[in-house]
Amino acid sequence: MAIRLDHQEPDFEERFAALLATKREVSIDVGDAVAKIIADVRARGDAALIELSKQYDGIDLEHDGLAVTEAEIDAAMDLVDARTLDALRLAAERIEAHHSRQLPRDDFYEDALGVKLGSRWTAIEAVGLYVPGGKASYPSSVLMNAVPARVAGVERLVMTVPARAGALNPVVLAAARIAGVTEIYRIGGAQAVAALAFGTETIKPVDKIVGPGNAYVAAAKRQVFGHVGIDMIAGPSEVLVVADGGNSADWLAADLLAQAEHDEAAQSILITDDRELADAVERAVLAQLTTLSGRERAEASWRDHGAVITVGDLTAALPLINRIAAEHLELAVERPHDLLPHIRNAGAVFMGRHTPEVIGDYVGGSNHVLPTARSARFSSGLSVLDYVKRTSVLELGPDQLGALGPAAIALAEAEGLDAHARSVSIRMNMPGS
Ligand SMILES: NC(=O)c1ccc[n+]([C@@H]2O[C@H](COP(=O)([O-])OP(=O)(O)OC[C@H]3O[C@@H](n4cnc5c(N)ncnc54)[C@H](O)[C@@H]3O)[C@@H](O)[C@H]2O)c1
Ligand SMILES: N[C@H](CO)Cc1c[nH]c[nH+]1
Ligand SMILES: [Zn+2]
Repeated sequence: MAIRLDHQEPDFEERFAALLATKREVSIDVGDAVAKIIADVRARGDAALIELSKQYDGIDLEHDGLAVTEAEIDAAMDLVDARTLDALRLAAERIEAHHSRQLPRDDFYEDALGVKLGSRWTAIEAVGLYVPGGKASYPSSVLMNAVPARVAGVERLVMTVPARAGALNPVVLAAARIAGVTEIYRIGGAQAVAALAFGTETIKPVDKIVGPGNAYVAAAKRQVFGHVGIDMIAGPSEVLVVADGGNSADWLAADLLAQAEHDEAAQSILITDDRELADAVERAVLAQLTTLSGRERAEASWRDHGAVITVGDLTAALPLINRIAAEHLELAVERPHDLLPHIRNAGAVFMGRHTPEVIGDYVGGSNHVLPTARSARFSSGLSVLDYVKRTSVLELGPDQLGALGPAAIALAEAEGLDAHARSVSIRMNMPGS
């Protein structure tokens, strides 16, 4: 049973703070184990990948090979049925259309002094795309990672995905073909992140690692940041459903369980101003749980991280929403647009009763790789901007140097940096340069 909190109870603040704190710990307490795995891959390369993949994924990479071959992808394309391929293509098209709108433009202009300034955007050369595969398999995450990378113009799209007990879902490989992935390695977890960051005999290192994963993957990305770029911390999934009394308890229960079934560490929270609805949703969750193939995971998630919060009215929910900073926020209320301007922290917002978060997982067109563990306070979901970087460009002639040089020299002298001052004065034929 999820915990139940009432905003009007005296102990609310203490219990709410405890709920937020638990979420943070989920992704931090595997840090030591992950550090050991990263050090092992740095020291022993492929040999460590082989050992760790045997230990955690039950796969014999010496037999199966680290790299997935083109022939395997051809075979996978033949295995996937037409309905699924059509759905993948529809999803890819919609993701491409939406993400193409995010492409930033170069900007060059000349200011009043005649100084030319500009911003130039270039794609990152090589990107590692982490596709999760421990408990469920995620063809949709292949598209979410790879399509924006291709839109941005990335040349090497290096995907890693764990092959549980040696098997790779053919739909994952088909998605990789459709999205234009250029290399695939059947490894997962912290060892895959380490291989992408530092390279091994077989895998050339990349410049940035993106993509969602479990707590081990999230911790590994944190630890390699600096050596390579990372997108964000996209760990175990979360949903916050904000609902008024006009909802179907069954619909809301389905939405809460759609996150819970991802992972024991996933989190589903309901906030409502209607106590009867809260009771009905709790009953509906328990009834629907029994029907899920991932029942054990969903049950553990709902029991250990789920929460139902009742508030006096929905305006009282607003500060709570912003403190939770959920990956996904569903506004299942009559007038969602009234609430939206007050939302500061959320990875993605789903408006109204007919926009279940699951549409965003697959075919909405927006990205489902989103910040978790409250990192929506300072980061955004995956976008084309994650695959490009901006370089500034500056151009002066003698007149512009003459106009700006004296102030630059004054500042260099204030900082005690003589060579800086000379670098400017020497071009201005100033005495003493
Ligand atoms: N935030 C997002 O945008 C988003 C999107 C999709 C999925 N997700 C999340 O991704 C996660 C996927 O998790 P998953 O487990 O199915 O797949 P995963 O690929 O992230 O993790 C599997 C790997 O974890 C490693 N691992 C497992 N147990 C370990 C242990 N005890 N010690 C060291 N390493 C260990 C193994 O190497 C294994 O290959 C879920 O939490 C899901 O909620 C998030
Ligand atoms: N809800 C997940 C993001 O947290 C994404 C996903 C992929 N497949 C199904 N769901
Ligand atoms: Zn999902």
